[in-house]
Order: sequence, then structure tokens, then C-alpha cells
Amino acid sequence: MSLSPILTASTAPFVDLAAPDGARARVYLDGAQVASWIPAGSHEDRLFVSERALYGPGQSLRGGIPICFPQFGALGPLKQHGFARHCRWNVEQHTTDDEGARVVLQLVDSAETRALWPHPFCAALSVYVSGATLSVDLTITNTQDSALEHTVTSDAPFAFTVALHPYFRVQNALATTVVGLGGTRYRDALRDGALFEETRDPLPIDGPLDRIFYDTGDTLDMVEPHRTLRIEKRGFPDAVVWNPGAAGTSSRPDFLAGDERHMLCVEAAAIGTPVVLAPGQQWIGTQVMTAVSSAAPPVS
Ligand SMILES: O=P(O)(O)OC[C@H]1O[C@H](O)[C@H](O)[C@@H](O)[C@@H]1O
Repeated sequence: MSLSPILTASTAPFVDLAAPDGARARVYLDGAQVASWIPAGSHEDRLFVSERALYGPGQSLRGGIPICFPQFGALGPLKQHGFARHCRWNVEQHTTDDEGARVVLQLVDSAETRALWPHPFCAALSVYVSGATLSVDLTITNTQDSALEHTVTSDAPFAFTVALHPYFRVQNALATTVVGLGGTRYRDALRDGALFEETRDPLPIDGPLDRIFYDTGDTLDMVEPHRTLRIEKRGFPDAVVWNPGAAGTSSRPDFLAGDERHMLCVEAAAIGTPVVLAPGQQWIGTQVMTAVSSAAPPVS
């Protein structure tokens, strides 16, 4: 895959969502990547996108909310994070009502995806903005029953791992904490994938961090000195917290030096136990993000 930028932030195809209350979001068709989310009554984008991000076919933006499917990370035979983030998705629905605005994008298997992963599937991403909340639902269907015309090399149930991988914009990552992970088991990618139990809650971001937390609670708070973001998930048992640190941003061409200070990924994931879908079955994972205005973390 070429890394040369083909399009720019303004020429790559996107859909803008504008809720009547002022909440806004932007979603690019390449990768179905949410790249901007501004809650109602705010002027601050809560998502981070690097100035060095690459746009256009085949690219995955460095920032926003990439979709990792059908594989998380390098934990399998496919390329890092699977192929969905490198595919062009189709817009299936774009609506605005009294409450909010929604777009639904869809990706179905093609000769290209079947060459990588021999399964008939439909992935649908619904993005909804309203008030202080951004809701993202990912639905994966094993379409084997309705796709008999496809030539597939495997008709068994398929298994996948998956994540919604938001890059949240923070004023200072080193002053940010994540509340709600204490007591959970985690895999530390920075310590050879060894397993540990998290003893700290809140979890400070005191440098590079790359951990998969297994079977976490469904509510996490990302707490900055002046504001809190509540992150809720359903259907995703695991969570990932990632900050690349200075070495991680300088070694990647689509990051600007210093970007690590202004971003933190708190991801909703299903990694420890892959999702298995028999023909005709469906899985839904949801991540709901709410901008909480108080300086203190909300009481659970
Ligand atoms: O650089 P990418 O392929 O987009 O991956 C970015 C990051 O994604 C996840 O958070 C993983 O846990 C990290 O190990 C990985 O570095």
C-alpha cells in the first residue's frame, strides 16, 4: 500500500453531521473514519487528528476513530488492525431529526477482502451525534446465507477480533488519567506482551503506554484537570489504552513530533475472546462518548 497522500482533508470524501442542538461530526468514507466530533455548546474538537494524517483511498487517518477489523493489532495472520480501515465504505443512510444527526456506512466483502479473509460479511457503522454525546455502533453480519453467489473458500463460521480505536484530543496527556481499570488483567505490549493485573485506579499516563485490558467494566472516564470524557461500551468486553510516547510519534511519518502530548486512545475492543459468527449471525458493539463538563470525574 502506497503511503503517498492522494487527497487532502478537504478533497477526500466525507459526510458532515450537524444536530439541531449544534453537535457536529465529520466522517470520511475511507475507513468509515470519524475524524471530528464537537459536542453541542462547545467549540473544541474532542477527537485528535494529526496534521500529518494521510487522506484518500487506502489510507487510514492518523487520528479520529479507526476501525480495527477483522483483526486487532498484529495478533493474527492479517496485517496490523485488519483491512476495514483501508477500505472505502458506502453511505447507506444520512439523516437528521429533532434530536440528532446520523450516518450509516457499510462495507461488504469483495474480491479484494476475500483474497485476504475468505468470508462473506457485512460491516455497518452507525455514527450519531446529539448534545454532549457521540455514539458509534459497529454491526458485523456473517452474510453467508444471503451471499450464495459469492465464491468463498471457507463456509465455516468466522472468527474475528475488533476495536473502535478513538484518538481523543487532550490538553496534556501526562496530566490525564483513565478511571475504571483497577483490578483488571492486562497485556502489556511494551513488556513483550506479558500479563499483569492493574493495581492503579486512576491509571496515570506517565509516558508511552500500550495495554489491552481484558473483561473491563463498561464505563471508563478519561479525566483531565479541567474536564472529563465518559466512555461507555457495550458488546466489547475489552479496552485498550495507547499513547505512543515521543519515540512512537517520531518513528511514524504520519505523526508530528509532539503529537503524543495531545492525544490518548481509549479503545473499545473484543480481543481476548474472538467473536465467532455462524452464517446468518450478527454481532453489535457500541461505544458511547459523552463530554462531561465538570472538573471532577462523575460519580458512578
Ligand atoms: O500505528 P497503527 O497501526 O495505527 O496502530 C496504532 C496502535 O494501535 C493500538 O492502540 C495498539 O495497541 C498499538 O500497539 C498500535 O501501535
